[in-house]
Amino acid sequence: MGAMGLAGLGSTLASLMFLFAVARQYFPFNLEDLLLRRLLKFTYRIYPYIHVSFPEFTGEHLKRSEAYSCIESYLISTSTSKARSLRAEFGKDSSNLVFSMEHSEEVTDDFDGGKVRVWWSSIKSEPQTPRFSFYPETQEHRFYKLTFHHRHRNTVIERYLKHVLESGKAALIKKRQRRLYTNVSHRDDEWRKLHWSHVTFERQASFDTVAMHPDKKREIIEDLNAFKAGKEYYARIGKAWKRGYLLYGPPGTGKSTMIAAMAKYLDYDIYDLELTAVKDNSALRKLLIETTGKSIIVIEDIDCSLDLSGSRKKKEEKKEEEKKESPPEMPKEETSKVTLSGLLNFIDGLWSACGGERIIVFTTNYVEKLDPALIRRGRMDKHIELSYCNFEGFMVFAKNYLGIEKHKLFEKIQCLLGEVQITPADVAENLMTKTSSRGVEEDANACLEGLIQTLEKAKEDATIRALEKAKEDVIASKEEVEVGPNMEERKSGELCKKEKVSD
Ligand SMILES: Nc1ncnc2c1ncn2[C@@H]1O[C@H](COP(=O)(O)OP(=O)(O)OP(=O)(O)O)[C@@H](O)[C@H]1O
Ligand SMILES: [Mg+2]
Repeated sequence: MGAMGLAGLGSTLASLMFLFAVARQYFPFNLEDLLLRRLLKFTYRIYPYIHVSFPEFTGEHLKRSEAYSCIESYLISTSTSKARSLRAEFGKDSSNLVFSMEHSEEVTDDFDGGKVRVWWSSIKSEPQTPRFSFYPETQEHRFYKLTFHHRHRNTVIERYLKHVLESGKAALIKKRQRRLYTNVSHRDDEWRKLHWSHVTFERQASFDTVAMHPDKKREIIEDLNAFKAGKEYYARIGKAWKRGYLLYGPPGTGKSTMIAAMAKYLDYDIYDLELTAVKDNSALRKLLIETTGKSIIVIEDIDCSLDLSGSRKKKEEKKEEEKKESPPEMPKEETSKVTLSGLLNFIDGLWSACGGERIIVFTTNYVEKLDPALIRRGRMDKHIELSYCNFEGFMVFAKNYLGIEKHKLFEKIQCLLGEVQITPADVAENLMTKTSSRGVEEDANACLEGLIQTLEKAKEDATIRALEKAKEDVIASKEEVEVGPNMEERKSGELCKKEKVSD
């Protein structure tokens, strides 16, 4: 349509609007409605398309719109096969190229078996007046424009957009890299105490590498599966979509390894919360509200980080040596005032308010020291004991570290593991090959023999300790026999004597 045609159309519409305004004053209300519909129908006959735009940044603080990110991710897969002009960039891990639509490019998308056709275009509006700034240019507006025929309005709004957002979100989750967030930093800066900093999480632990009894492992995996698929279930029973795990056991039994495996299995981020670096309950609240869904919030050594009476000391004792070497994270007068009730409040209430799909994990070496209020079911729903290495655990190590599932020395090792307490960390250390010049078989033999030596030594030590203990017990009981009633008698006799003297 030429410029003249557009001008003609404009003046026709203006006349119609005028007629409509006049008619409004003389005709009843339902007629006004009727006229409006007619007018709309008329305009649709001339231009039957509807546009919806999705800006990249929204809100007062110009937050990147989640809808925009989902559409972008959806269009990456759609446009790669359809667009003629594509932009190629390295993905986050720089290992592969990611294609996206070039600006001003348009792609079509068919929905409902081809019954509904829509057009997507990527648009960038340049800044009106170029300005000099050190910061990224905020005046540049990017948005996606969706165009569709007005007769598909309901299908597009009710079903198509839902499909786009859901598929885009799923693709985003699939390609996102897991992150490890922490609230501690070597830099003593106030901002970092109140916010999370993150690194890409690359720890390779998975359930395949966790050494524990297969039945126990299966039970944990099933529990996680039920949690992950439980969105509707939690909504139905009116509970926040969260689950608490308490991992307890001696040092080196795999608590941290288990958390990494859980995160990998669920594809969640980890927030490693160092309570001793949190100033007070409100700082804790702020940090926890900042956590996102699909995450595991970890508080390691909960018994040391949070003194159940409200003050804290043990962790500081434990870390005293480290602190001597590095500058303290917080000035002395500024020790953390996070309380048990502050933490409980969050777990119970606040959490429910800030969205779901979060797991909280506490770890401890001393489960018996914990306040029952902290670990009751409903807060810490599942208690998992990680203990000394058993033969099933050893088999996992043998397979992963040495690549063997049977060996003539296994029987001896099984026997020794039944008699000796050794942590999985020690077993792992023994099964790590120390030289590169030997063959696989020699490696396995050497490692297994080394492990047997360690186990035999541990057995010997345990026997010596048990003997010493028995000796001490005998001496103590002997003293008790000698000291016991005689001493009492002697004491009371002396007292009587004294009383007599004073009389
Ligand atoms: N159950 C296990 N399965 C596989 N590896 C394990 C296991 N337990 C320990 N390890 C190995 O030992 C090392 C130490 O384990 P981890 O840090 O998980 O122990 P922890 O229980 O968290 O100890 P701490 O109480 O001192 O924090 C890990 O790097 C891992 O290689
Ligand atoms: Mg640990």
